[in-house]
Amino acid sequence: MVKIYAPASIGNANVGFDVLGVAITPIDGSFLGDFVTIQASDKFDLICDGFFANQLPNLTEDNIVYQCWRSFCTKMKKFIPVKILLEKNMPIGSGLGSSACSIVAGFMALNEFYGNPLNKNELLMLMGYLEGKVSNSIHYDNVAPCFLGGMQLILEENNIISQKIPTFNDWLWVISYPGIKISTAQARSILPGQYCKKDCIKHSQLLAGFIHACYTNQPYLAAKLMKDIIAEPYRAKLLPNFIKVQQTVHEIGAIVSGISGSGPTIFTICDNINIANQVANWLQSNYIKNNDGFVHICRIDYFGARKLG
Ligand SMILES: Nc1ncnc2c1ncn2[C@@H]1O[C@H](COP(=O)(O)OP(=O)(O)O)[C@@H](O)[C@H]1O
Ligand SMILES: N[C@@H](CCOP(=O)(O)O)C(=O)O
Repeated sequence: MVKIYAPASIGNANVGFDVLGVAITPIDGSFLGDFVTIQASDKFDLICDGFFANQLPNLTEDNIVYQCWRSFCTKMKKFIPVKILLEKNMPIGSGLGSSACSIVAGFMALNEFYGNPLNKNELLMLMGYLEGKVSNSIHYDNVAPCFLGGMQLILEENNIISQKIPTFNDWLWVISYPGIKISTAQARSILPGQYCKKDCIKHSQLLAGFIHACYTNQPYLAAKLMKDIIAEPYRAKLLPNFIKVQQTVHEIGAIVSGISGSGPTIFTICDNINIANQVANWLQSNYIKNNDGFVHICRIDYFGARKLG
């Protein structure tokens, strides 16, 4: 039996659309991610449990974890009968890398169960390909941090898909999922196909500056540069009262705020626990729309997906 946990992630991290992503974990020690357990069996079976299992497709064949299994069997050129249990704890269409959690946990559990025939790069490529199938275009900024942990810069060069970037351990990442859905594919379809030269120059300045600030340990410069001029201007309208929420969390004392992935989750960064608690309490009272919504004070998950059993 193999049990894998794969953590939530914040794609883009404001300043790196499709090329920067960070894995997160609640500071209270609770899990925020999906679990996949695999056992030997004489036939294939997929059982789904967890708070958000009711959001999964009805057909097994439409479940990403089934598609992980099919892809893995194809790669191994072998039918591998297993019983898979998916604990779906991440809301779908949340902006917290829900599909990535299932994909990473699924592939990692299968690979571990079958004696680790694939290396990390081979696994990550399969993960990115499947993520691309559900969001209509390959992007690694959820699967890479979810799988490898930390903040990952997506390179896709020299057979390197991503590498870890130094970050600031005292940053607290307060995330708030309101309880409504935004499809990643839909949120990608509303983005312009082209950007003007001025925006391209500004974006490269922000991203390069942010990476520089991370490597030279300048947290307040990094925070100032964490601006999204690629997706937020077009996606803000999809999130309830986003501008007002952003203004308020900064008045409380947050140093960064933005859309987590393609939303509707909002993330804010605070540099002390008192401000983080005030921001979390305000978001709990003002951004949550129903019982599916939640707020967590998180830090970066430096481990990424891991074997629990
Ligand atoms: N195990 C799964 N976890 C998440 N999404 C799944 C899973 N199986 C199938 N899906 C489908 O994949 C798509 C993921 O949508 P997406 O907007 O990318 O979610 P998220 O942004 O939360 O990853 C949805 O259509 C969902 O129904
Ligand atoms: N770079 C992607 C990130 C999508 O993250 P998700 O958690 O919403 O799936 C994008 O912005 O489309």
